[in-house]
Amino acid sequence: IRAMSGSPAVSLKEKEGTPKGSMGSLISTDPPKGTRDFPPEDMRLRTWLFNNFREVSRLFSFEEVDFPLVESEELYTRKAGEEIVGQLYNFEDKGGRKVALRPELTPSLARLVLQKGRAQSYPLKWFAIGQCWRYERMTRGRRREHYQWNMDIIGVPGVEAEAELLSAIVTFFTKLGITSNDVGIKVSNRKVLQAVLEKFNIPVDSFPAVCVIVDKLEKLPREEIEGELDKAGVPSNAVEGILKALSLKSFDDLEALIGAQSGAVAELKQLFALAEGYGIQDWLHFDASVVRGLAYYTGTVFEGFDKDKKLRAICGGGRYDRLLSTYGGQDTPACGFGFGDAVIVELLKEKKLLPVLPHVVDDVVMALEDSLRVPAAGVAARLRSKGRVVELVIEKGKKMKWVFKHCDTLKAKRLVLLGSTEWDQGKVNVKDLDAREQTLKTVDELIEST
Ligand SMILES: Nc1ccc(Br)nc1
Repeated sequence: IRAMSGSPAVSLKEKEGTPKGSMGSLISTDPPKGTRDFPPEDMRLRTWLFNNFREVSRLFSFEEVDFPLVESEELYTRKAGEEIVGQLYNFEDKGGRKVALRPELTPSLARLVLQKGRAQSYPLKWFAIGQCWRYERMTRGRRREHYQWNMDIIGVPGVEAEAELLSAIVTFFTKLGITSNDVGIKVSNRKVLQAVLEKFNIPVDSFPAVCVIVDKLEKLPREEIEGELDKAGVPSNAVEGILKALSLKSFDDLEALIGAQSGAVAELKQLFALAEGYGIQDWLHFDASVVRGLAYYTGTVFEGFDKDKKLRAICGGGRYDRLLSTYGGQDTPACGFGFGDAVIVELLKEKKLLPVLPHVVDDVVMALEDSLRVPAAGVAARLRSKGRVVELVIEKGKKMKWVFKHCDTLKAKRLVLLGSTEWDQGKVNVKDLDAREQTLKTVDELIEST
Protein backbone atom coordinates (compact mmCIF):
# COMPACT_ATOMS: atom_id res chain seq x y z
CA ILE A 1 0.00 0.00 0.00
CA ARG A 2 1.56 3.34 -1.02
CA ALA A 3 1.04 6.22 1.39
CA MET A 4 -0.51 9.20 -0.39
CA SER A 5 2.88 10.93 -0.65
CA GLY A 6 4.14 8.19 -2.97
CA SER A 7 6.83 7.26 -0.44
CA PRO A 8 8.01 3.60 -0.47
CA ALA A 9 5.44 1.05 0.68
CA VAL A 10 4.96 1.32 4.44
CA SER A 11 3.99 -1.40 6.84
CA LEU A 12 0.32 -1.23 7.68
CA LYS A 13 0.92 -2.89 10.95
CA GLU A 14 3.33 -0.33 12.48
CA LYS A 15 3.15 -0.57 16.24
CA GLU A 16 2.65 3.15 16.81
CA GLY A 17 -0.70 3.04 15.00
CA THR A 18 -1.70 3.87 11.47
CA PRO A 19 0.92 6.00 9.69
CA LYS A 20 -0.32 9.31 8.27
CA GLY A 21 0.22 9.95 4.57
CA SER A 22 0.50 13.47 3.21
CA MET A 23 -3.27 13.54 2.72
CA GLY A 24 -4.33 12.18 6.13
CA SER A 25 -4.81 8.86 7.99
CA LEU A 26 -4.91 5.61 6.03
CA ILE A 27 -8.36 4.29 5.10
CA SER A 28 -9.30 0.78 6.30
CA THR A 29 -7.88 -1.68 3.80
CA ASP A 30 -10.27 -4.48 4.73
CA PRO A 31 -13.23 -5.24 2.43
CA PRO A 32 -16.71 -4.59 3.88
CA LYS A 33 -17.85 -6.99 6.64
CA GLY A 34 -18.72 -10.46 5.33
CA THR A 35 -17.11 -9.89 1.94
CA ARG A 36 -13.88 -11.11 0.36
CA ASP A 37 -11.12 -9.69 -1.79
CA PHE A 38 -9.59 -11.93 -4.42
CA PRO A 39 -5.86 -11.17 -4.58
CA PRO A 40 -4.02 -12.95 -7.43
CA GLU A 41 -3.53 -16.35 -5.79
CA ASP A 42 -7.16 -16.53 -4.64
CA MET A 43 -8.34 -15.21 -7.99
CA ARG A 44 -6.43 -17.97 -9.80
CA LEU A 45 -8.29 -20.57 -7.72
CA ARG A 46 -11.64 -18.85 -8.34
CA THR A 47 -10.94 -18.67 -12.08
CA TRP A 48 -10.01 -22.35 -12.08
CA LEU A 49 -13.26 -23.20 -10.29
CA PHE A 50 -15.40 -21.08 -12.60
CA ASN A 51 -13.67 -22.51 -15.66
CA ASN A 52 -14.75 -25.96 -14.44
CA PHE A 53 -18.30 -24.67 -13.93
CA ARG A 54 -18.28 -23.34 -17.48
CA GLU A 55 -16.72 -26.47 -18.99
CA VAL A 56 -19.38 -28.74 -17.49
CA SER A 57 -22.13 -26.36 -18.59
CA ARG A 58 -20.66 -26.42 -22.11
CA LEU A 59 -20.53 -30.24 -22.17
CA PHE A 60 -24.25 -30.28 -21.34
CA SER A 61 -25.04 -27.81 -24.13
CA PHE A 62 -26.14 -25.04 -21.75
CA GLU A 63 -25.93 -21.37 -22.77
CA GLU A 64 -24.54 -18.74 -20.43
CA VAL A 65 -26.77 -15.88 -19.25
CA ASP A 66 -26.31 -13.07 -16.76
CA PHE A 67 -28.43 -10.52 -14.91
CA PRO A 68 -27.94 -7.36 -12.84
CA LEU A 69 -26.64 -7.74 -9.30
CA VAL A 70 -29.37 -5.33 -8.19
CA GLU A 71 -32.96 -6.44 -8.78
CA SER A 72 -36.36 -5.07 -7.84
CA GLU A 73 -37.16 -6.19 -4.30
CA GLU A 74 -40.52 -7.53 -5.54
CA LEU A 75 -38.70 -10.53 -7.06
CA TYR A 76 -38.04 -11.80 -3.53
CA THR A 77 -41.05 -10.70 -1.46
CA ARG A 78 -42.24 -14.25 -0.81
CA LYS A 79 -44.23 -14.75 2.39
CA ALA A 80 -43.16 -18.26 3.42
CA GLY A 81 -40.66 -17.18 6.09
CA GLU A 82 -37.54 -18.11 4.13
CA GLU A 83 -34.18 -17.16 5.62
CA ILE A 84 -33.10 -15.92 2.22
CA VAL A 85 -35.93 -13.35 2.25
CA GLY A 86 -35.45 -12.45 5.91
CA GLN A 87 -31.80 -11.60 5.16
CA LEU A 88 -32.43 -9.60 2.00
CA TYR A 89 -29.70 -7.03 1.30
CA ASN A 90 -32.31 -4.48 0.29
CA PHE A 91 -32.38 -0.69 0.15
CA GLU A 92 -34.14 2.21 -1.49
CA ASP A 93 -32.20 3.74 -4.34
CA LYS A 94 -31.90 7.49 -5.04
CA GLY A 95 -34.98 7.23 -7.26
CA GLY A 96 -37.01 5.80 -4.37
CA ARG A 97 -37.05 2.34 -5.91
CA LYS A 98 -37.08 -0.62 -3.53
CA VAL A 99 -34.20 -2.77 -4.75
CA ALA A 100 -32.06 -5.59 -3.39
CA LEU A 101 -28.70 -7.19 -4.01
CA ARG A 102 -29.83 -10.56 -5.41
CA PRO A 103 -29.75 -13.35 -2.80
CA GLU A 104 -30.03 -16.02 -5.51
CA LEU A 105 -30.14 -16.20 -9.33
CA THR A 106 -33.32 -18.19 -10.02
CA PRO A 107 -35.78 -15.25 -9.78
CA SER A 108 -33.64 -13.23 -12.23
CA LEU A 109 -33.60 -16.18 -14.59
CA ALA A 110 -37.37 -16.50 -14.30
CA ARG A 111 -37.72 -12.78 -15.02
CA LEU A 112 -35.56 -13.07 -18.15
CA VAL A 113 -37.54 -16.11 -19.33
CA LEU A 114 -40.76 -14.13 -18.94
CA GLN A 115 -39.20 -11.12 -20.68
CA LYS A 116 -38.16 -13.26 -23.67
CA GLY A 117 -41.56 -14.97 -23.65
CA ARG A 118 -42.37 -17.64 -26.23
CA ALA A 119 -39.85 -16.14 -28.66
CA GLN A 120 -37.33 -18.63 -27.28
CA SER A 121 -37.13 -22.19 -28.62
CA TYR A 122 -37.83 -24.41 -25.63
CA PRO A 123 -36.52 -26.14 -23.65
CA LEU A 124 -34.16 -23.46 -22.44
CA LYS A 125 -30.91 -24.72 -20.92
CA TRP A 126 -29.26 -21.74 -19.31
CA PHE A 127 -26.42 -21.40 -16.84
CA ALA A 128 -25.06 -18.43 -14.90
CA ILE A 129 -22.30 -17.70 -12.43
CA GLY A 130 -23.07 -14.74 -10.22
CA GLN A 131 -22.38 -13.16 -6.85
CA CYS A 132 -25.28 -13.45 -4.42
CA TRP A 133 -25.80 -11.51 -1.21
CA ARG A 134 -27.44 -11.69 2.18
CA TYR A 135 -27.51 -9.20 5.00
CA GLU A 136 -27.02 -11.25 8.11
CA ARG A 137 -26.34 -9.73 11.49
CA MET A 138 -22.62 -10.35 11.93
CA THR A 139 -23.30 -12.09 15.24
CA ARG A 140 -22.71 -15.37 13.44
CA GLY A 141 -19.76 -13.92 11.54
CA ARG A 142 -20.83 -15.62 8.33
CA ARG A 143 -20.06 -14.32 4.91
CA ARG A 144 -22.50 -11.92 3.24
CA GLU A 145 -21.64 -12.82 -0.32
CA HIS A 146 -20.75 -15.88 -2.34
CA TYR A 147 -20.65 -16.81 -6.01
CA GLN A 148 -23.15 -19.34 -7.27
CA TRP A 149 -23.13 -21.49 -10.37
CA ASN A 150 -26.68 -22.16 -11.55
CA MET A 151 -27.92 -24.50 -14.26
CA ASP A 152 -31.60 -24.42 -15.14
CA ILE A 153 -33.83 -26.24 -17.62
CA ILE A 154 -37.05 -24.45 -18.55
CA GLY A 155 -39.86 -26.22 -20.38
CA VAL A 156 -39.32 -29.91 -19.54
CA PRO A 157 -42.02 -31.33 -17.22
CA GLY A 158 -40.44 -34.77 -16.85
CA VAL A 159 -37.68 -35.83 -14.45
CA GLU A 160 -35.38 -36.23 -17.45
CA ALA A 161 -34.51 -32.60 -16.72
CA GLU A 162 -33.54 -33.31 -13.13
CA ALA A 163 -31.51 -36.31 -14.28
CA GLU A 164 -29.50 -34.08 -16.65
CA LEU A 165 -28.84 -31.61 -13.83
CA LEU A 166 -27.77 -34.34 -11.42
CA SER A 167 -25.47 -35.77 -14.08
CA ALA A 168 -23.93 -32.32 -14.57
CA ILE A 169 -23.26 -32.04 -10.84
CA VAL A 170 -21.64 -35.50 -10.77
CA THR A 171 -19.60 -34.62 -13.86
CA PHE A 172 -18.31 -31.55 -12.04
CA PHE A 173 -17.38 -33.43 -8.87
CA THR A 174 -15.66 -36.13 -10.93
CA LYS A 175 -13.72 -33.50 -12.89
CA LEU A 176 -12.27 -32.21 -9.61
CA GLY A 177 -11.30 -35.68 -8.40
CA ILE A 178 -14.16 -36.02 -5.92
CA THR A 179 -15.77 -39.48 -5.82
CA SER A 180 -19.05 -40.97 -4.58
CA ASN A 181 -17.09 -42.06 -1.49
CA ASP A 182 -16.53 -38.39 -0.66
CA VAL A 183 -19.88 -36.91 -1.65
CA GLY A 184 -23.47 -38.01 -2.06
CA ILE A 185 -26.59 -36.31 -3.37
CA LYS A 186 -29.72 -36.69 -1.29
CA VAL A 187 -32.83 -36.77 -3.47
CA SER A 188 -36.47 -36.47 -2.53
CA ASN A 189 -39.68 -34.95 -3.82
CA ARG A 190 -41.89 -32.35 -2.19
CA LYS A 191 -44.94 -34.28 -3.39
CA VAL A 192 -44.22 -36.61 -0.45
CA LEU A 193 -44.93 -33.81 1.98
CA GLN A 194 -47.82 -32.59 -0.16
CA ALA A 195 -49.46 -36.03 0.06
CA VAL A 196 -49.07 -36.04 3.85
CA LEU A 197 -50.56 -32.56 4.21
CA GLU A 198 -53.49 -33.66 2.03
CA LYS A 199 -54.06 -36.66 4.31
CA PHE A 200 -54.45 -34.22 7.23
CA ASN A 201 -56.55 -31.79 5.17
CA ILE A 202 -54.02 -29.01 5.64
CA PRO A 203 -54.72 -26.12 3.25
CA VAL A 204 -52.58 -26.09 0.10
CA ASP A 205 -51.44 -22.51 0.64
CA SER A 206 -49.69 -23.60 3.86
CA PHE A 207 -47.44 -25.89 1.81
CA PRO A 208 -44.54 -23.48 1.03
CA ALA A 209 -44.34 -22.28 4.66
CA VAL A 210 -44.45 -25.86 5.98
CA CYS A 211 -41.59 -26.82 3.62
CA VAL A 212 -39.49 -23.89 4.82
CA ILE A 213 -40.14 -24.87 8.45
CA VAL A 214 -39.37 -28.57 8.13
CA ASP A 215 -36.20 -27.75 6.19
CA LYS A 216 -34.88 -26.47 9.53
CA LEU A 217 -35.50 -29.79 11.29
CA GLU A 218 -31.80 -30.65 11.61
CA LYS A 219 -30.89 -27.09 12.60
CA LEU A 220 -33.48 -26.18 15.27
CA PRO A 221 -34.82 -27.94 18.40
CA ARG A 222 -37.88 -30.15 17.76
CA GLU A 223 -40.15 -28.04 19.98
CA GLU A 224 -39.24 -24.91 18.00
CA ILE A 225 -40.19 -26.67 14.76
CA GLU A 226 -43.46 -27.86 16.30
CA GLY A 227 -44.17 -24.29 17.45
CA GLU A 228 -43.58 -22.91 13.97
CA LEU A 229 -45.74 -25.64 12.39
CA ASP A 230 -48.49 -24.79 14.85
CA LYS A 231 -48.28 -21.11 13.83
CA ALA A 232 -48.46 -22.20 10.17
CA GLY A 233 -51.78 -23.89 10.90
CA VAL A 234 -50.57 -27.50 11.14
CA PRO A 235 -52.53 -29.37 13.83
CA SER A 236 -50.37 -31.26 16.37
CA ASN A 237 -51.67 -34.66 15.22
CA ALA A 238 -50.31 -33.90 11.73
CA VAL A 239 -46.83 -33.11 13.04
CA GLU A 240 -46.15 -36.77 13.80
CA GLY A 241 -47.28 -37.73 10.30
CA ILE A 242 -45.00 -35.12 8.75
CA LEU A 243 -41.99 -36.13 10.82
CA LYS A 244 -42.63 -39.81 10.05
CA ALA A 245 -42.80 -39.09 6.31
CA LEU A 246 -39.54 -37.16 6.46
CA SER A 247 -37.76 -40.07 8.13
CA LEU A 248 -38.47 -42.51 5.29
CA LYS A 249 -35.40 -44.00 3.61
CA SER A 250 -36.88 -46.50 1.11
CA PHE A 251 -39.34 -46.44 -1.77
CA ASP A 252 -41.22 -49.37 -0.17
CA ASP A 253 -41.78 -47.36 3.01
CA LEU A 254 -42.81 -44.42 0.86
CA GLU A 255 -45.34 -46.51 -1.05
CA ALA A 256 -46.70 -47.87 2.20
CA LEU A 257 -47.28 -44.33 3.48
CA ILE A 258 -48.60 -42.49 0.44
CA GLY A 259 -49.56 -45.29 -1.94
CA ALA A 260 -47.82 -46.78 -5.00
CA GLN A 261 -49.86 -44.55 -7.34
CA SER A 262 -48.49 -41.30 -5.86
CA GLY A 263 -46.71 -38.89 -8.18
CA ALA A 264 -43.75 -38.69 -5.85
CA VAL A 265 -43.10 -42.44 -6.03
CA ALA A 266 -43.40 -42.58 -9.80
CA GLU A 267 -41.13 -39.57 -10.30
CA LEU A 268 -38.50 -40.79 -7.87
CA LYS A 269 -38.44 -44.28 -9.39
CA GLN A 270 -38.09 -42.85 -12.88
CA LEU A 271 -35.35 -40.46 -11.77
CA PHE A 272 -33.34 -43.25 -10.15
CA ALA A 273 -33.81 -45.40 -13.26
CA LEU A 274 -32.42 -42.60 -15.43
CA ALA A 275 -29.53 -42.24 -12.99
CA GLU A 276 -28.58 -45.86 -13.77
CA GLY A 277 -28.42 -44.84 -17.43
CA TYR A 278 -26.02 -42.00 -16.66
CA GLY A 279 -24.00 -44.26 -14.37
CA ILE A 280 -24.48 -41.90 -11.42
CA GLN A 281 -26.61 -44.20 -9.26
CA ASP A 282 -23.82 -44.56 -6.67
CA TRP A 283 -24.03 -40.81 -6.00
CA LEU A 284 -27.79 -40.63 -5.39
CA HIS A 285 -29.52 -41.45 -2.10
CA PHE A 286 -33.29 -41.24 -1.60
CA ASP A 287 -33.78 -39.33 1.64
CA ALA A 288 -37.27 -37.99 2.43
CA SER A 289 -35.80 -35.55 4.97
CA VAL A 290 -34.51 -33.38 2.11
CA VAL A 291 -36.94 -30.50 1.62
CA ARG A 292 -34.64 -27.52 0.86
CA GLY A 293 -35.36 -24.07 2.23
CA LEU A 294 -36.74 -22.26 -0.79
CA ALA A 295 -40.53 -21.83 -0.89
CA TYR A 296 -40.94 -22.24 -4.63
CA TYR A 297 -39.89 -25.88 -5.07
CA THR A 298 -42.83 -28.07 -6.14
CA GLY A 299 -41.37 -31.49 -6.93
CA THR A 300 -37.94 -33.10 -6.98
CA VAL A 301 -35.48 -31.58 -4.49
CA PHE A 302 -31.85 -32.55 -3.99
CA GLU A 303 -28.68 -31.48 -2.21
CA GLY A 304 -25.04 -32.48 -2.36
CA PHE A 305 -23.43 -33.41 0.97
CA ASP A 306 -20.00 -34.53 2.17
CA LYS A 307 -20.06 -38.05 3.60
CA ASP A 308 -17.73 -37.01 6.45
CA LYS A 309 -20.57 -34.69 7.55
CA LYS A 310 -18.09 -31.87 8.32
CA LEU A 311 -19.50 -29.28 5.91
CA ARG A 312 -22.74 -27.54 5.05
CA ALA A 313 -24.63 -28.52 1.89
CA ILE A 314 -22.31 -28.26 -1.15
CA CYS A 315 -25.06 -27.55 -3.68
CA GLY A 316 -28.82 -27.89 -3.96
CA GLY A 317 -31.77 -27.53 -6.25
CA GLY A 318 -35.09 -28.85 -7.44
CA ARG A 319 -38.17 -28.39 -9.55
CA TYR A 320 -40.07 -25.10 -9.41
CA ASP A 321 -43.02 -25.42 -11.81
CA ARG A 322 -45.02 -22.52 -10.33
CA LEU A 323 -42.41 -19.76 -10.00
CA LEU A 324 -43.06 -18.15 -13.37
CA SER A 325 -46.81 -18.08 -12.77
CA THR A 326 -46.26 -16.37 -9.40
CA TYR A 327 -44.61 -13.58 -11.42
CA GLY A 328 -47.74 -13.32 -13.55
CA GLY A 329 -46.51 -15.53 -16.37
CA GLN A 330 -47.87 -18.82 -17.60
CA ASP A 331 -47.21 -21.98 -15.57
CA THR A 332 -43.92 -23.23 -17.03
CA PRO A 333 -42.11 -26.38 -15.91
CA ALA A 334 -38.66 -25.51 -14.59
CA CYS A 335 -35.88 -27.00 -12.49
CA GLY A 336 -32.37 -26.00 -11.58
CA PHE A 337 -29.64 -25.97 -8.99
CA GLY A 338 -27.29 -23.57 -7.23
CA PHE A 339 -23.69 -24.46 -6.44
CA GLY A 340 -21.74 -22.07 -4.19
CA ASP A 341 -18.03 -21.25 -4.47
CA ALA A 342 -17.16 -21.61 -0.78
CA VAL A 343 -18.13 -25.04 0.58
CA ILE A 344 -16.64 -26.79 -2.47
CA VAL A 345 -13.25 -25.16 -1.72
CA GLU A 346 -13.48 -26.30 1.91
CA LEU A 347 -14.17 -29.83 0.60
CA LEU A 348 -11.23 -29.72 -1.82
CA LYS A 349 -8.98 -28.64 1.07
CA GLU A 350 -10.29 -31.50 3.20
CA LYS A 351 -9.64 -33.99 0.38
CA LYS A 352 -6.24 -32.45 -0.53
CA LEU A 353 -7.55 -31.84 -4.03
CA LEU A 354 -6.80 -28.13 -4.26
CA PRO A 355 -4.88 -27.51 -7.50
CA VAL A 356 -1.45 -25.84 -7.46
CA LEU A 357 -1.91 -22.72 -9.63
CA PRO A 358 1.30 -20.70 -9.85
CA HIS A 359 1.49 -17.51 -11.89
CA VAL A 360 3.29 -18.95 -14.92
CA VAL A 361 4.92 -17.17 -17.83
CA ASP A 362 6.65 -18.45 -20.98
CA ASP A 363 9.38 -15.84 -21.49
CA VAL A 364 11.11 -13.26 -19.33
CA VAL A 365 12.65 -10.46 -21.43
CA MET A 366 15.17 -8.03 -19.93
CA ALA A 367 17.38 -5.27 -21.28
CA LEU A 368 20.77 -5.34 -19.53
CA GLU A 369 21.24 -1.63 -20.24
CA ASP A 370 18.67 1.19 -20.28
CA SER A 371 19.69 1.98 -23.85
CA LEU A 372 18.20 -1.36 -24.95
CA ARG A 373 14.77 -0.92 -23.33
CA VAL A 374 13.18 0.11 -26.61
CA PRO A 375 14.28 -3.01 -28.58
CA ALA A 376 13.44 -5.14 -25.54
CA ALA A 377 9.85 -3.84 -25.71
CA GLY A 378 9.83 -4.79 -29.40
CA VAL A 379 11.00 -8.33 -28.64
CA ALA A 380 8.27 -8.70 -25.98
CA ALA A 381 5.61 -7.38 -28.38
CA ARG A 382 6.60 -9.84 -31.12
CA LEU A 383 6.65 -12.78 -28.71
CA ARG A 384 3.22 -11.79 -27.35
CA SER A 385 1.83 -11.57 -30.88
CA LYS A 386 2.82 -15.24 -31.19
CA GLY A 387 0.79 -16.01 -28.07
CA ARG A 388 3.67 -16.20 -25.62
CA VAL A 389 3.05 -15.06 -22.05
CA VAL A 390 5.84 -12.55 -21.58
CA GLU A 391 7.08 -10.82 -18.44
CA LEU A 392 9.02 -7.78 -19.67
CA VAL A 393 11.26 -6.56 -16.85
CA ILE A 394 10.34 -2.88 -16.55
CA GLU A 395 11.95 -2.28 -13.20
CA LYS A 396 15.28 -0.48 -13.24
CA GLY A 397 18.67 -1.65 -11.98
CA LYS A 398 17.92 -5.38 -11.77
CA LYS A 399 20.96 -7.69 -11.79
CA MET A 400 21.37 -11.25 -13.08
CA LYS A 401 20.97 -12.84 -9.63
CA TRP A 402 17.59 -11.16 -9.26
CA VAL A 403 16.36 -12.09 -12.76
CA PHE A 404 17.22 -15.78 -12.36
CA LYS A 405 15.30 -15.83 -9.06
CA HIS A 406 12.41 -14.06 -10.80
CA CYS A 407 12.40 -16.65 -13.61
CA ASP A 408 12.30 -19.42 -11.03
CA THR A 409 9.35 -17.84 -9.21
CA LEU A 410 7.47 -17.45 -12.49
CA LYS A 411 8.40 -20.93 -13.68
CA ALA A 412 9.55 -19.23 -16.90
CA LYS A 413 10.62 -21.45 -19.78
CA ARG A 414 13.02 -18.95 -21.37
CA LEU A 415 15.02 -15.86 -20.41
CA VAL A 416 15.76 -13.46 -23.27
CA LEU A 417 18.54 -10.96 -22.48
CA LEU A 418 19.44 -7.91 -24.55
CA GLY A 419 23.07 -6.88 -24.02
CA SER A 420 24.93 -4.30 -26.09
CA THR A 421 27.75 -6.66 -27.18
CA GLU A 422 25.35 -9.19 -28.70
CA TRP A 423 22.87 -6.53 -29.85
CA ASP A 424 25.64 -4.82 -31.86
CA GLN A 425 25.80 -8.15 -33.76
CA GLY A 426 21.98 -8.16 -34.09
CA LYS A 427 21.60 -10.95 -31.58
CA VAL A 428 19.88 -11.61 -28.26
CA ASN A 429 20.90 -14.15 -25.63
CA VAL A 430 18.22 -16.85 -25.31
CA LYS A 431 18.46 -19.06 -22.22
CA ASP A 432 16.35 -22.23 -22.29
CA LEU A 433 15.73 -22.57 -18.56
CA ASP A 434 14.40 -26.14 -18.76
CA ALA A 435 17.21 -27.54 -20.94
CA ARG A 436 19.73 -25.18 -19.29
CA GLU A 437 21.12 -24.21 -22.68
CA GLN A 438 21.80 -20.75 -24.06
CA THR A 439 22.12 -19.60 -27.65
CA LEU A 440 22.56 -16.30 -29.48
CA LYS A 441 19.75 -15.65 -31.97
CA THR A 442 18.54 -12.83 -34.13
CA VAL A 443 15.12 -11.63 -33.07
CA ASP A 444 13.63 -13.21 -36.25
CA GLU A 445 15.23 -16.56 -35.33
CA LEU A 446 13.84 -16.19 -31.78
CA ILE A 447 10.32 -15.50 -33.05
CA GLU A 448 10.48 -18.30 -35.64
CA SER A 449 11.72 -20.76 -32.98
CA THR A 450 8.77 -19.94 -30.76
N1 LIG B 1 -28.39 -16.65 -0.39
C1 LIG B 1 -27.14 -16.47 0.06
C2 LIG B 1 -26.44 -15.33 -0.29
C3 LIG B 1 -25.15 -15.16 0.19
C4 LIG B 1 -24.63 -16.14 0.99
BR1 LIG B 1 -22.88 -15.94 1.68
N2 LIG B 1 -25.29 -17.23 1.31
C5 LIG B 1 -26.53 -17.41 0.86
